Amino acid sequence: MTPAARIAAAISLLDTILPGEPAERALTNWARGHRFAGSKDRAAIRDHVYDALRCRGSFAQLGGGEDGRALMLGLLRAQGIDPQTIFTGEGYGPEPLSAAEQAALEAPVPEDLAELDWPEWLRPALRADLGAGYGAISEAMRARAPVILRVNIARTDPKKAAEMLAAEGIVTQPHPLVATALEVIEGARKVHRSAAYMNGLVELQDAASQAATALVPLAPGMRVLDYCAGGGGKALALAAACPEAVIHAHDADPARLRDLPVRAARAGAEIALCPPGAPGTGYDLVVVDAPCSGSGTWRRTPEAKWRLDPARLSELVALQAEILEKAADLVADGGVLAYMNCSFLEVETAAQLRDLEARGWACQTERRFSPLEGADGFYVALLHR
Ligand SMILES: C[S@@+](CC[C@H](N)C(=O)[O-])C[C@H]1O[C@@H](n2cnc3c(N)ncnc32)[C@H](O)[C@@H]1O
Repeated sequence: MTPAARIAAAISLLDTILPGEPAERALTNWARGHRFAGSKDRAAIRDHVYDALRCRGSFAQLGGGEDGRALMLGLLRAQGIDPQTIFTGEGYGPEPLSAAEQAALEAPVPEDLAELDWPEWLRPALRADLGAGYGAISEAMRARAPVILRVNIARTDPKKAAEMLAAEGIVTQPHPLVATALEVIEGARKVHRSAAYMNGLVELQDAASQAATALVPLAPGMRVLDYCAGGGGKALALAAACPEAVIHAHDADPARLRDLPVRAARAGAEIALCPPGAPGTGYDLVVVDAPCSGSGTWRRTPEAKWRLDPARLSELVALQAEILEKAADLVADGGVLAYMNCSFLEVETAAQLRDLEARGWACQTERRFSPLEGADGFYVALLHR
């Protein structure tokens, strides 16, 4: 496909995604209906679609509208490509520019482009909560997220894992944030079929999640509960860091735990699953990786950024408080409660500690991660009583 035909495909996809069709489903259906498109075409179209969702606000401004065509005009303008060279109507490319589109492309470029890529209602909170980092983090959140692997240090070490990956054409480099993390520089699409992945020597996990988990105190024999375990990312990282700890995984939604036994078997980890609502008690460590806005991971899930609204955020904040209240009671005397999530927002992170502090918990370690460190936005606090 020509570059213009790829842009035309992205336009038609965006025109189904923007009114509500999930991007992944739209892309899969598109690939099924366009068998002639090769893997490079599909990857390029996918990148256009995700770039447009990530930068929807600024591309709309640059392209003079909200639909797929305007967003692609905005993308080309942001990339310094003359839209006239793509919007020719030839070779399956998009139709030539209208006079109104031409005029929109001549409008001056606004100064605050990065800010436009946050939902408008959230900008004041993000400005306040990110403080001095607001501008740089806003800018960083417009780019694609890196692909990061966690080396399963119970089974191998980062150097050997990197060599094994390299032998299969997957080039990595150590991540500065945490020793277990490798950033994939080349060959990311091969990871799932690589021997290192299939044999449980590496897992996909962002560096901030790894670094946050690395802060959690662990020792052989400790009883540990991952209270909101979901797919098990944190439980698996804990098991890798200390295979002699006794790790339990719980989730209110048992369907979310479905993949965990397979992932644990692949990693050679032992993780006991608790029935929903029956997590047990008396743990030395309870990890609460709470459901949240996901604002720190919106580079990876840009649709979620535009779907969140104030009502949903309030629901999440209430749910986090309820979960923390329950989880705190599961910690044994002298134990640790680790609260974490992938939000930038104070209301979902540090502000959630106030009720616990009123109940005698003290925060001894608190750390925020951001894309300025090559990671997702993430928060962790360790509390003792
Ligand atoms: C951020 S996700 C967890 C991700 C997971 N820890 C990982 O690293 O892959 C939050 C999880 O909390 C679960 N959850 C939601 N409400 C809950 C509740 N009241 N009690 C326990 N878990 C809950 C959700 O089902 C979801 O799987």
